[in-house]
Amino acid sequence: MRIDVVTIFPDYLSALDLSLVGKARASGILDLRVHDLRDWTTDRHRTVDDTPFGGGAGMVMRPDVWGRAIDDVSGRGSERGADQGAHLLLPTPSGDTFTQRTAERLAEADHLVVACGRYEGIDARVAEHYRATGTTVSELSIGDYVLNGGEVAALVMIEAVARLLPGVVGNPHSLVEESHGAAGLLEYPVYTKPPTWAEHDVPDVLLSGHHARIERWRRDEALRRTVVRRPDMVEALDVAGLDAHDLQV
Ligand SMILES: Nc1c(O)cccc1[N+](=O)[O-]
Repeated sequence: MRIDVVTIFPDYLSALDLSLVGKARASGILDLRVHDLRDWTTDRHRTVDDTPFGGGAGMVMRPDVWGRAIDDVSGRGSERGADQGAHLLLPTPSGDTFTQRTAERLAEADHLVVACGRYEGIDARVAEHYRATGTTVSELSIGDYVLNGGEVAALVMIEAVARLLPGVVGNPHSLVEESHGAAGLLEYPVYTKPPTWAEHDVPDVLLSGHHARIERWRRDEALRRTVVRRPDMVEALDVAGLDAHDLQV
């Protein structure tokens, strides 16, 4: 997979040089490129924004600068023809909610272009133009709070997507059991040594060596947590996959 990120703060994305995403880049599983939007400006002040039509506070990011940047990184307008396969992601508080299901869908793409807005946002014609000319455009929100720009959201989305790529996470089975994973539940509580800490003991079943009982306990705890903390997730559960014991939780 190739991911191009365009931002006025490229250093913000340096965290993607670390850990699993960094290793995926080094191994070639992920071709991640970070670009400075100002490289597509044409004036000596390298201007990327202007005042909003209709008035109001703040500044809006110019469509012409973004257009040149997105065309370049997505291969549109080049000799090799438009890379219609590039999926344009626009992190925005007004977007559709980014979830694990969104990450799974995006992990199937060959090429993502992430446009990180700042100020009051990117001129709305950018999304409109690329939708109208055959590019898949997703305006996505990581949550209902105010950030200073799209870079933090880009980090979240890219990590959530990259870790789903084959070969990135050591034990693919863990992708099933983790919160919001394929099981559709929150993760069960985890414990390690020492067996007693600050007068708190590890649940006996986890020390029993009885794998069927351990598995059942973990599933019960995952279900219990989900029912208590995220009743909204319970509604989406495949209840057909639950047995009478599960429903006693
Ligand atoms: N919430 C927010 C924002 O305030 C600015 C850019 C992106 C997001 N978001 O993706 O959630």
